[in-house]
Amino acid sequence: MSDSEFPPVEGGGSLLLAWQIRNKTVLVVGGGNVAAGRILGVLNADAKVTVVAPLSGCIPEVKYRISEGQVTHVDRNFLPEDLEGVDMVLTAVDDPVASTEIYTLCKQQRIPVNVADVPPECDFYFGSIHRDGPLQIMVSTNGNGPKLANIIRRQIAEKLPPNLGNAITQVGSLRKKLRQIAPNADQGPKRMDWMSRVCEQWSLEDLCALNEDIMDDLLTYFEANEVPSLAKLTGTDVESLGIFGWFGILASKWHHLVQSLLLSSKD
Ligand SMILES: C[C@@]1(CC(=O)O)C2=NC(=C\c3[nH]c(c(CCC(=O)O)c3CC(=O)O)Cc3[nH]c(c(CC(=O)O)c3CCC(=O)O)/C=C3\N/C(=C\2)[C@@H](CCC(=O)O)[C@]3(C)CC(=O)O)/[C@H]1CCC(=O)O
Ligand SMILES: NC(=O)c1ccc[n+]([C@@H]2O[C@H](COP(=O)([O-])OP(=O)(O)OC[C@H]3O[C@@H](n4cnc5c(N)ncnc54)[C@H](O)[C@@H]3O)[C@@H](O)[C@H]2O)c1
Repeated sequence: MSDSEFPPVEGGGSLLLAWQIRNKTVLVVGGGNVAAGRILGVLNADAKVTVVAPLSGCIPEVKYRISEGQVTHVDRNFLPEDLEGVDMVLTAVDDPVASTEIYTLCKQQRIPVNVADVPPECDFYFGSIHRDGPLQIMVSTNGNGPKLANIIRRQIAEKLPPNLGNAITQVGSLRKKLRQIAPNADQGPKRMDWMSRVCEQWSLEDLCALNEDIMDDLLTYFEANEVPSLAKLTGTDVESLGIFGWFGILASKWHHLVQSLLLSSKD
């Protein structure tokens, strides 16, 4: 067996995962700028967030989240009892002694912890994140250059189509509907193959155009294992248009033209 058959192991990276922290309890220690970023990050993942920090030291964004009830607030410095029932700890305090104490307690209690800007006291690092609806892209430089991670993330985001998040939402609905019409485990391979072909054959713009009616039409082709184009489904496919179809399109364009001429002559 040749060793070039398999991907080589490239150690020294991190395991990038999409952590399902929904409804789990996250403790954020600190109320400054860095804490505010951490709080938003975990709120975006639907976690239950407790912030421990003196209110007097909290920046307006953190005060706002407290006043809106988006987080539970404990108005004092950290105490060891704050770790009770907590699933994840994020500290962002300007006190290295307190940070190390919190880190040590978390290790004893096997709670995953990130101490902002102290890599040896992190079970996981934060990364630079692009968000568009269900799409999240994280850039990590594995501690080498956090500012560079920010720059790379923005360069990637600039190149993405503006409606990508929307296309992904539509694909999510289509997959749900497909599972409803083909729920059995033995239909899995056919379901996955058909879904992959829809994603490959339809452009992102096509996927954005999906609505309930078009999805229902599209799903009727699943049984025969076919993937029609959007144009075919909506009746604007040139090849599938008979003479009457062409006439319909011309008549509608003519109607629009006349209407816009009439409107512009009123101005
Ligand atoms: C990505 C981002 C996510 C976030 O924090 O949300 C993040 N840091 C961000 C910004 C940032 N941090 C720093 C600067 C100043 C410029 C510079 O140094 O580059 C800037 C730039 C700025 O503020 O614009 C200083 C800094 N950071 C760390 C150290 C300690 C050290 O290196 O030893 C020092 C030096 C302290 C010193 O020199 O004294 C350590 C970490 N920072 C990480 C994440 C983890 C590694 C991520 C990675 O490598 O990819 C890691 C290991 C642990 C962690 O904190 O999780 C966020 C950008 C988000 C965005 O805007 O998109
Ligand atoms: N990643 C970055 O961009 C970046 C930038 C600057 C600083 N930092 C580092 O991140 C950490 C936090 O930065 P910041 O700018 O948010 O700090 P900050 O000074 O604005 O805020 C610190 C917060 O921690 C609270 N605090 C202090 N001791 C506490 C304790 N024992 N218990 C609970 N709360 C306590 C303070 O009341 C305050 O709300 C620092 O270690 C700093 O060196 C990171």
